[in-house]
Amino acid sequence: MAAETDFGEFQVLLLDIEGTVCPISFVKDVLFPYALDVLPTFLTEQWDESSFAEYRNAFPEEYRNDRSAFEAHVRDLVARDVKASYLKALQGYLWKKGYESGVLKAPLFPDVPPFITNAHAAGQKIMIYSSGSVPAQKLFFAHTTAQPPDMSVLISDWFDTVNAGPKTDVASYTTILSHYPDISPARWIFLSDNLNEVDAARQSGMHSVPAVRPGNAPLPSHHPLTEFALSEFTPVSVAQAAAAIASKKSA
Ligand SMILES: CSCCC(=O)C(=O)COP(=O)(O)O
Ligand SMILES: [Mg+2]
Repeated sequence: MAAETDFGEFQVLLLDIEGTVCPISFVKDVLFPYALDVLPTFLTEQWDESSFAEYRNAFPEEYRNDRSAFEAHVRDLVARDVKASYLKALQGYLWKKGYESGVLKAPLFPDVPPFITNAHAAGQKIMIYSSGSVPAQKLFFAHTTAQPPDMSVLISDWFDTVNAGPKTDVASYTTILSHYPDISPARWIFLSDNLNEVDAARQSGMHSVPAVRPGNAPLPSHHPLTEFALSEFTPVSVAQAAAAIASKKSA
């Protein structure tokens, strides 16, 4: 039996955010509405400011020069949960004050802070891969409900749809791996609630284990990895699930 702090063969723990380290409801019912609530004020105060130009100019041309069309487009993308990079960059900017003022705090599942802390202490690298922009990821982990709240200091790298690509593309995981040519893909493990992301990561050579958390939709019963889904992360549960998936593959 592996010791409680034994992360087995893994050198890198790559973590998804929504539905994996925090409830989906925090993103859908708190973060997204917060950004929409403050959007009109930002548009009134900053539309012509240089601080807003990088977000505004990343939008498609038809929305860039028309405030009402811009706002309507943001609301439509959020309603459809479209993971467009330009929307994610804007959301990160809109959330900043909320986190810094203490209005927003990222509610990590209770097993997540000890999991990250132990992995870091054991010498593993913790990295994040989320559709949320890298600045938004950094705000999220710097302002958590954990004690101490700033977990960002334990995270060694950050990936999003800009620097890696869409999370269901195998090429995105290959891109992430290419940043660390000295670490074999077999020493990486990706944890995510999205089975399409899990499948893509596995095709890149990484290990990957699905997460099923309170508030997530049940995973489809026909998927071969659903039976290995974890509802809680410990070094042992993650290492055992990865080993079970690997042995199933070679059976
Ligand atoms: C940085 S927290 C916001 C996450 C977000 O915007 C999102 O769309 C969730 O996507 P994930 O890839 O973390 O499931
Ligand atoms: Mg997710």
